[in-house]
Amino acid sequence: MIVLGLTGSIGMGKSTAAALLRRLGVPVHDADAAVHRLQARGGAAVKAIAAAFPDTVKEGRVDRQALGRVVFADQAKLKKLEAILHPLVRREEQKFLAQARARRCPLVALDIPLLFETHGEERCDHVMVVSAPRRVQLARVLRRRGMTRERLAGIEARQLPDRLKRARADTVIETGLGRRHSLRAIRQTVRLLRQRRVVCCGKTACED
Ligand SMILES: CC(C)(COP(=O)(O)OP(=O)(O)OC[C@H]1O[C@@H](n2cnc3c(N)ncnc32)[C@H](O)[C@@H]1O)[C@@H](O)C(=O)NCCC(=O)NCCS
Ligand SMILES: Nc1ncnc2c1ncn2[C@@H]1O[C@H](COP(=O)(O)OP(=O)(O)OP(=O)(O)O)[C@@H](O)[C@H]1O
Repeated sequence: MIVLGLTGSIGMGKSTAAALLRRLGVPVHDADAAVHRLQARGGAAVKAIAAAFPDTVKEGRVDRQALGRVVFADQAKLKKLEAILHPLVRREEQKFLAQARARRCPLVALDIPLLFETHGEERCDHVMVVSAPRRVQLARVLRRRGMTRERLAGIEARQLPDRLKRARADTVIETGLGRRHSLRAIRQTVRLLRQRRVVCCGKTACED
């Protein structure tokens, strides 16, 4: 089974690319969706988050806006939150991979916003990075509710910059040129991976 890692900086189009992968029949594990489930009412992380960050849990669920305001302004607090969440997310990912192996899926994808930051590339055979010009990224992100330049700066300070993600990618998908362009590029990568025409061990592309 080939494991494709999908990542990219904020607003670069990970969710959109993940939806395209699913349309192409590739099962995708979404780390961010796993975090949402863990933080929802009854979620496995709610108790620990309530204990560590008291004012951020309301009516049994995490208030993500409030938690974001706390952790994106303080590196130590973000680390504390990650220490609660990342092992739980990893466990869900392992379950997903085990199920996919049992179903003999030839290709699956892991959508992980912090793939490089958490050394997730070591668990992937091929890494796809979604990327767009800075002005496109800013336009997408700054129109979101509750997003400010300060909040964005706090988030970006904790992520590998886009140019380094691009440099470490096996494939870069440009998302600033329209959906059709991205879909074509993703479809091409999926085809090559399914045909095993791209060597899946780091940077060596060996299309024959
Ligand atoms: C702090 C939380 C509640 C804020 O939620 P909110 O809905 O306001 O923002 P959202 O999740 O959409 O994140 C906004 C941007 O910040 C980035 N981001 C999220 N967590 C982190 C992190 N730990 N380090 C760096 N960037 C992060 C996201 O990739 C995204 O680009 C949430 O981001 C969270 O629980 N983060 C910790 C879990 C985590 O590490 N998730 C990312 C990988 S699975
Ligand atoms: N390939 C694409 N072509 C055109 N527009 C796109 C493309 N991908 C994403 N977009 C647009 O960019 C915005 C952000 O996309 P998306 O939500 O997929 O980003 P993301 O990387 O998942 O964001 P985050 O890092 O915050 O989770 C959306 O408005 C979406 O319509």
